[in-house]
Amino acid sequence: MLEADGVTLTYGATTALRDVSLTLAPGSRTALMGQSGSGKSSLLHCLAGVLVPDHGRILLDGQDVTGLSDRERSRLRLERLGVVFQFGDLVPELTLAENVMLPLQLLGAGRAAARGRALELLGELGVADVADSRTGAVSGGQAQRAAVARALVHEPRVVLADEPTGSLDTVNAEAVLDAMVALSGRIGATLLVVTHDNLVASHFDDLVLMRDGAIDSSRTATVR
Ligand SMILES: Nc1ncnc2c1ncn2[C@@H]1O[C@H](COP(=O)(O)OP(=O)(O)OP(=O)(O)O)[C@@H](O)[C@H]1O
Repeated sequence: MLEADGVTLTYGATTALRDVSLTLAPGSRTALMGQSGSGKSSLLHCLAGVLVPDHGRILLDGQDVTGLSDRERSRLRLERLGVVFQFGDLVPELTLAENVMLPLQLLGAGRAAARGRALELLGELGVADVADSRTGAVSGGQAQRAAVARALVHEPRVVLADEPTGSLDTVNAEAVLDAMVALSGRIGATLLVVTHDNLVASHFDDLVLMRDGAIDSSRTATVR
């Protein structure tokens, strides 16, 4: 379970999050929506342990991660979270397969085992044929599929995605989203996706709406 408990975050004079509390149940699928500047990315970065709130706690399986050192939070992220960003954020010097192998290797897997698992997952996502290409030599849709594979390859408890299909055309966006939902479901991961797109949001069970740095509870609902 991942939980934000009374989280406030400021950037200088700007208050991005005001006393936000949100609980993501194990295996739940949630779309986080709201106007530009409402605080969606800030909340996702706090939940991911990338940003530390000024006040409040982030609890991962009951453990408060806000008191941990940067190093401890990075380790926790590596072990238990998978994160996807709008532009994939892959390492350009590496091939798609090498990018997907990274989390496994950082967690101690050998090269051959990591490559085998990466190729399997890239195959399921329909990009095995470009597994040995660098990120600059493939399409945006292919790179984003590899980014999804990298976020899921180590079977994390939680997958967090910030506009993961925002840079893709409709066909690619649907395919990437379907794959992310299906693969997360298969490993029982909790999924939270930030999106502007109502079509994207329709793939999720719960909808959380943000406004002015707070959760708009009147428009937050279980939609399925
Ligand atoms: N690095 C930063 N420095 C200063 N202010 C920031 C920074 N990042 C975000 N903000 C401000 O914090 C508020 C929330 O921003 P955030 O990016 O979380 O919103 P968002 O809902 O994700 O927006 P978008 O949909 O445009 O990505 C906004 O007022 C934004 O201008």
